[in-house]
Amino acid sequence: MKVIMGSDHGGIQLKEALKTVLDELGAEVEDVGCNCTDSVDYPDYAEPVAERVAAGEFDRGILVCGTGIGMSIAANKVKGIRCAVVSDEFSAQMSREHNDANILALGERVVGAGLAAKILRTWLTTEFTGGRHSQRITKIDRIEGREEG
Ligand SMILES: O=C(CO)[C@H](O)[C@H](O)[C@H](O)COP(=O)(O)O
Repeated sequence: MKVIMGSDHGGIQLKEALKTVLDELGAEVEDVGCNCTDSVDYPDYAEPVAERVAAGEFDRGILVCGTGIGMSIAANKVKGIRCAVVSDEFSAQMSREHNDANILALGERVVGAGLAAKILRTWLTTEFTGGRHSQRITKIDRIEGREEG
C-alpha cells in the first residue's frame, strides 16, 4: 500500500511515531513535511497530500495537526477526498467500512501515540463494506460535482 503523510508543527511528533506502524505494515511511505517544529500553516501540507490521493498516486493519506480538524477541513476541499478526523478505534473502523475514508486525520494534542497507533492499524486494515454505503458515497460525489444527477 502506498501512503502519503503530512503534518504541521503541531503534529510532527505523532507523524514520526506513526512511521513505525507503517513500516510494520509494509507500507510504502512518502512524507511531504513539515520537517521541523517551526510554526507552519496546515493547509500547505493538507493540499498536496489530498491532491495526490485524489489523483490516485497514493492509496491512502495521513494528516496530523494539533487536533486533526484543520487538516481535515482543508483536505475535504479537494474533490474525491473523504477525510475523517478520528480519535477512537470504532470511528476508525466505521470511517473505512461505511465512509470509505481515503485520508485519516489525527490530532497530536488529542490522542496519545499508543492509541493513535491502534487507530492507524485499524484504519489501514479495514475494507470498505460497499452495498448500501456505495450509494451514499455516490450522493456525496454528486454534492461535489463528481457525479451527474
Ligand atoms: O488546525 C488545527 C486546529 O483545528 C491544528 O490543530 C493546528 O495544528 C493548530 O491550530 C496549530 O496551533 P498553534 O497554536 O499555531 O500551534
